[in-house]
Amino acid sequence: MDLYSIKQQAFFLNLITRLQGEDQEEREYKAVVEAKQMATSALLSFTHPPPHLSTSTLLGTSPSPWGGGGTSTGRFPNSSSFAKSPLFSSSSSLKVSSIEIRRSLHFHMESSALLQDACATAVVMGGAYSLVSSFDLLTTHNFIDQKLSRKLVHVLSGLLFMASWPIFSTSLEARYFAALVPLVNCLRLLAYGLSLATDEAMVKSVSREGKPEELLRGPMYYVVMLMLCDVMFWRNSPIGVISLAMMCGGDGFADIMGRRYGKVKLPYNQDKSWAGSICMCFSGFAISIGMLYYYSALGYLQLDWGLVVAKVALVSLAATLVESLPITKVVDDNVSVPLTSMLMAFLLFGYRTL
Ligand SMILES: Nc1ccn([C@@H]2O[C@H](COP(=O)(O)OP(=O)(O)OP(=O)(O)O)[C@@H](O)[C@H]2O)c(=O)n1
Ligand SMILES: C/C(=C\CO)CCC[C@H](C)CCC[C@H](C)CCCC(C)C
Repeated sequence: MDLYSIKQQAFFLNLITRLQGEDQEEREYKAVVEAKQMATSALLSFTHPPPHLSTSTLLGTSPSPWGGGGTSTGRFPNSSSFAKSPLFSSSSSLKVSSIEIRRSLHFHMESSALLQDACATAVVMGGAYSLVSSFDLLTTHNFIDQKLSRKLVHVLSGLLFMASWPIFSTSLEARYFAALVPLVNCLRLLAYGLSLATDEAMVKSVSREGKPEELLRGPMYYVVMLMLCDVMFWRNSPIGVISLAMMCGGDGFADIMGRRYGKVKLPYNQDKSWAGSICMCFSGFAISIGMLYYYSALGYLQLDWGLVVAKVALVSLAATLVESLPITKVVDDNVSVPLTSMLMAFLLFGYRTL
């Protein structure tokens, strides 16, 4: 860096320091703000010196904006003295404005949000891959039954995905970065389901009988619902949170508990049991409340808890009723349960509760 630039940078840094060190009582506040904005912006642009700034101005031999001689008297310049300074005179081409500072700060904020979202996407993508691989290992080594493994992947994938949303930035694009994770998994399921590629771990972890084409039904609908709730509702609406809690938690535990304890079948559906449905209702309710509390505690949702419990109970009852119907062969549970929950939550909560 040449001497000119070093001197120039030192001058502006010195100016900012003096302005910041002034006693508040002695300041003419407006002049201070204007001077700091100009000096800070000038510092930001010191590599492109304005044509009118002569070397003498920068080397301090010109009349100081602090009044008196070429050096500061320690007093903050009054606004009239600014008028005399070549640096701050209204005719100066260095009429830097706070808009330039705001632009500079906006650029820095945008680029840091982009970096945060890119890192968050990579972390969650890695988490998804690790989760499926881990359950494949547990199944391969017979630590857990394949059906239980599938249901645990069903329960954990969506809930952990939803729980990861706060690590994304507050930018408007954050939800789309997050949606890349289910999108990539959707494409994986498509490729493996159509046998365009193979991934034994994925097929074994998410299919009932180990057939690749199974990936095109339940698991595919599941990741599509994750994308839908992410993009449509994100973390500032209770609708997406409750819908995913019912699909991942409620429906998942209905299967786990229903297979094990579901001896007494439903009168209108011999494939489903009272134990499974009761478990769905309670686990869906509890997980929904838990996730709503999580987002409320992080400040994303402001909820009237007196009403929330009753509303979530109604959503859970409705989703459980739909899940118990003998319609699985027409509409998969991974579609009927979240859509029912979305509709009920929308009617009871409205779109956003802030
Ligand atoms: N209310 C329920 C739901 C499920 N089950 C038990 O869990 C099994 C699987 O339930 P289901 O929801 O049909 O799971 P799948 O469709 O096989 O799996 P997925 O939803 O992941 O596609 C059922 O056969 C039944 O034994 C039950 O008893 N009562
Ligand atoms: C077996 C499943 C549904 C059938 O009812 C679940 C399928 C899961 C997908 C193959 C993987 C989905 C991963 C999520 C999009 C992201 C999870 C991230 C989290 C941090 C683990």
